[in-house]
Amino acid sequence: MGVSGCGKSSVAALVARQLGLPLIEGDEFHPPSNRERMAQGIALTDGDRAGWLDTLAAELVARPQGAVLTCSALKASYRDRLRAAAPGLQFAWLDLDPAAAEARVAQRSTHFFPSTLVATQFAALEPPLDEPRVLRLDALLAAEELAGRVVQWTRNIPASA
Ligand SMILES: Nc1ncnc2c1ncn2[C@@H]1O[C@H](COP(=O)(O)OP(=O)(O)OP(=O)(O)O)[C@@H](O)[C@H]1O
Ligand SMILES: O=C(O)[C@H](O)[C@@H](O)[C@H](O)[C@H](O)CO
Repeated sequence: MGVSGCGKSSVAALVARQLGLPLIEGDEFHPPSNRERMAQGIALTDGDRAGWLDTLAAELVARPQGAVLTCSALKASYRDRLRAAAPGLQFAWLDLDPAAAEARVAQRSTHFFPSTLVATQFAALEPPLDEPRVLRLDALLAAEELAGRVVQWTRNIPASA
């Protein structure tokens, strides 16, 4: 989880491969209307994200053996929606500063998400502090290092944590 550009896709691909789990790319499940809004520079609202989160929840339910999901999951209520579908869900939070996020997104010329929206991601972000099963990571570290930390954490976390 984390804002646009924090490295969700890059790190999750490595984690999924190392854990031998399916990868669910959250962005692929946005309805066209959401993608159009973002491409036009309009930030998504809670209402825009509600159906998308329901879809992602269903994707998790469909994989009881586990999966690696990339999802911005910016607000506590969004994370609670996903946890309700997948009890025990773990969140790796790629914590990145606004300037670095904007620089990364601006460099991606082919992506639908414009860098002008990065500030709105930080406005929406409710950091997952004091929530269960959360690993905070410095997203400036190398993707391989981040993936290694996630894999180690997810293998060691007790089921009851
Ligand atoms: N740890 C990293 N160090 C340096 N650059 C990175 C790192 N992780 C990702 N990047 C680069 O930053 C950009 C965004 O990465 P990525 O697409 O993985 O982020 P994301 O969180 O999935 O973004 P979005 O939600 O907008 O799709 C890419 O150009 C990627 O190569
Ligand atoms: O909740 C959101 O606002 C969205 O999921 C965004 O995070 C983008 O889809 C993603 O970052 C693509 O760049």
